[in-house]
Amino acid sequence: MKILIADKISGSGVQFLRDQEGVEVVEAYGSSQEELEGMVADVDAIIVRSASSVTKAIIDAAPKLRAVGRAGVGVDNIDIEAATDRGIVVMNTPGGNTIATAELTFTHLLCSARPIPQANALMKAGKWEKKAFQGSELYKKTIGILGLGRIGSEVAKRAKAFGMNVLAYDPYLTKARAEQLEVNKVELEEVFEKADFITVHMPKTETTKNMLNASTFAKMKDGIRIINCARGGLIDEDDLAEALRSGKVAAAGLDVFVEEPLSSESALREHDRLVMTPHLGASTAEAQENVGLEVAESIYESLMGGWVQNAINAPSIDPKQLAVLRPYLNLAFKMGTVIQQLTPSEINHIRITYSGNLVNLEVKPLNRAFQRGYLRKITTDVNDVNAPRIMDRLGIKGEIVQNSLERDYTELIRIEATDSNGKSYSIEGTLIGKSQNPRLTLVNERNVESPLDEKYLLVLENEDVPGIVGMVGTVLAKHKLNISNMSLSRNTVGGIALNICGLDSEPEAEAIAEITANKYIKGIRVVNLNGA
Ligand SMILES: NC(=O)c1ccc[n+]([C@@H]2O[C@H](COP(=O)([O-])OP(=O)(O)OC[C@H]3O[C@@H](n4cnc5c(N)ncnc54)[C@H](O)[C@@H]3O)[C@@H](O)[C@H]2O)c1
Ligand SMILES: O=C(O)[C@H](O)COP(=O)(O)O
Repeated sequence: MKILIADKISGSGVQFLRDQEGVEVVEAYGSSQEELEGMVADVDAIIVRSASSVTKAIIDAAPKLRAVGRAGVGVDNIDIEAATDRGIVVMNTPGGNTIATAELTFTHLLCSARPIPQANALMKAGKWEKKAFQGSELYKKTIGILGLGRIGSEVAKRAKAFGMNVLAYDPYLTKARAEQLEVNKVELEEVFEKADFITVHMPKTETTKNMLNASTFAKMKDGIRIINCARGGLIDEDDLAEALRSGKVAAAGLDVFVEEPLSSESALREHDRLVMTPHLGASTAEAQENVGLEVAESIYESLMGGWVQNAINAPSIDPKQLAVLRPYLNLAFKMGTVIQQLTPSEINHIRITYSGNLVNLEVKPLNRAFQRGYLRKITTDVNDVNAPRIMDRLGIKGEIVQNSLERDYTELIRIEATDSNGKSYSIEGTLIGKSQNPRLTLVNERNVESPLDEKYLLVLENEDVPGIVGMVGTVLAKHKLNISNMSLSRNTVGGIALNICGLDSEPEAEAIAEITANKYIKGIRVVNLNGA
């Protein structure tokens, strides 16, 4: 396995990877994007911080790529769309640099109130300026925090320790969490109106891009102080420069920029009351130790087929959850493969209903397992990452229902697939016994008892007349096909019956033709469960 580390991570992270058998590590710090593109032809994983980008061009140049790890939080330098399409898992290490970034934010906040960098510069220049550097206290001032996630919450705690009044704007912040953090959850306009300091801690999205700009500065108090240690582009840089010039913004602190590294020509460099750091939020020994080791471990684990911690484009299942879910994942996967092989190719809607005990489980991973099973005979290279994409691309709409109604089984998965003519097909399955063996319990509204750990299932629909079982048994025996299990079912005497035979080997075309030739046979399908 070859792992390319494009941006420098902690030595212990690199060493961890080097210590793993069969892992080749390539450190390519400081390489240009073009150089990286030329290095990825045979890599299985790439690790980055924020300096290098994992673009579509890089992904396209890396046919073996299976995982991308971000030693840090922001993944805006990774083309998640392109990775997801290819089934490449993208993971980050949230949390490892939270304190470091919250502390840097507070450093900027203090520097915006007390011009320490500017005073220091004059001291170094041999001067003793006192009058020019009168500051302002944080105590009893109002701070508006936009984005109350990991970092925003830590900033809030520190602001409260400084005796500040904290206003929080975050549309996704629950009332309970705001109460727990002892912050006032308010609307954005109230932050603009009342804050003396504003600090941003959101991801950069279509909604948050340029959230602070000339028109929002106009709504703020004169002399507002602004901090951005989140992402360049949350604040319009030209508008900030203008607001600093006019004095509307008394001081600002920026750790992040629209273009990084910041151009040496940037007009931002001209402002005395703007303190800038070169994206240092996560740059503490402690944070780098945390994220470097964590990303190395996660990447290795994922390449070894283990639990993917903090996957951005796939559900993460922790080992405890996985132990509980494993038999259900197997059942969902097998049901996916069964329904796909029992239905026509043009399916445009699939409803999955989880009943009984399954109502209390996290079913997202089960959906993915079902989709993987469904797609395994339609497309290659399907995995938990790209399965939903491929279903979308096939035009198959999904619907998930969790239903606590009492059923005959303590847990049941029901699949209903509808084809382009509006015809529906259904199967149900459950786990049986202590060993939790997967079993099909219903096919097209007929009860069956068919184990899903067979190699092949021969699924027959026939008129309910005597002699069918004998005929099928004779033909199969003639072709040396061993029956491992047989389930017979009918809803009405003399109606259409269902006959499912578990087979140890694949029935050849001749055997199928012989069975089909019987006038009472109305439908025949072979379900290949091998590898499922
Ligand atoms: N400067 C650095 O070196 C550095 C280090 C770590 C993280 N970061 C950046 O800091 C930011 C926050 O990181 P985090 O770990 O706290 O992330 P997080 O996901 O824990 O928090 C982000 C918060 O933003 C909120 N949010 C989303 N959309 C919003 C909107 N429209 N308005 C207001 N709030 C919104 C979310 O609800 C969430 O609570 C990210 O942009 C991350 O990339 C920078
Ligand atoms: O999103 C992050 O984790 C920070 O922006 C840190 O970026 P860095 O790892 O390049 O310092």
